[in-house]
Amino acid sequence: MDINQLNEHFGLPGVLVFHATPSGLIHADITTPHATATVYLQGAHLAAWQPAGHQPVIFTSRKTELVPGKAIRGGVPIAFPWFANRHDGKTGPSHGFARIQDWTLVFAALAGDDLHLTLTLGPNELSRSLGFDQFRLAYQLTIGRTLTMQLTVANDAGAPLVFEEALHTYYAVTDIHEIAISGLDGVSYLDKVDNFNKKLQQGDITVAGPTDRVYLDTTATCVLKDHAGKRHINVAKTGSTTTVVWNPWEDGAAKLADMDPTEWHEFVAIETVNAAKDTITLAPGATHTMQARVTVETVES
Ligand SMILES: O=P(O)(O)OC[C@H]1O[C@@H](O)[C@H](O)[C@@H](O)[C@@H]1O
Repeated sequence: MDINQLNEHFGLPGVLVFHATPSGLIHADITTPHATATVYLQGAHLAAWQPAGHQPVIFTSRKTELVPGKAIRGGVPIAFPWFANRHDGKTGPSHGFARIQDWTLVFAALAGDDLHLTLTLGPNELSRSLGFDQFRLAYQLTIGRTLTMQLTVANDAGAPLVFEEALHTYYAVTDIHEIAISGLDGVSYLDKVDNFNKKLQQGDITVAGPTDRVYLDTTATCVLKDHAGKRHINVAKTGSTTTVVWNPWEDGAAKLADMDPTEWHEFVAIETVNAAKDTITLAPGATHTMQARVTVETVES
């Protein structure tokens, strides 16, 4: 559907309006009674969410290139069917193909004060060229005072579907030096900045250098204590047993052409994932659902 058709079929005056970037990327601009948000059809990519009375919760880089076929830097990229680099000996784009494909909007409605959107992705030329031709994805977003992101994978093949997945959420923070993340105390992680060595988390996570950690076997809710504890962002999840925490720090950010050199101060990624030893093997005809649920609270001192 083009923009006119999207606005005609799904538009809700004052609540859901579709626009396009000069390069042709279509995005839904959303205003509910309790939040604003932006969702691009490419990648089903949530690029902004701000509940009323709060600062923006989702970070998107000022330098992201909004062009077809290029992953948006920030927001919530959906990684599928692999996380980070492909590791079956074949080549393919970082974090898979789902985040650089156009998804189809199939449902939009205001239910109470929340906007519900459903986008779908099936096999296409790119996915087939990478060996994935019998799957379907459905992404259900509920946008309001709470943000719910739910990804369902269906295996239409006669053989098992092996995949990794992530809701690679970039959270906006006041300053990376002032954050702490609780919920992963006692959880083992692979330290990607130390040759994937397996380590044990002790206490809260603070970020004081390049951080790229794959926490395994955890279904825990994480609390991102932002602005020296004045704001809490709660990230609860189901259907996910991996949590990734990532910040590239100064040197890593300098290597990212689509990130301003100072922006690494302004976000931390807490990702709802199934990867590494938590990779999913889905039986023929089966489905798998992973959900992240985000709430924000201001903490009185
Ligand atoms: O630059 P990309 O492909 O968006 O990936 C960003 C980062 O995503 C994180 O989830 C990975 O753990 C990192 O290793 C990776 O660098």
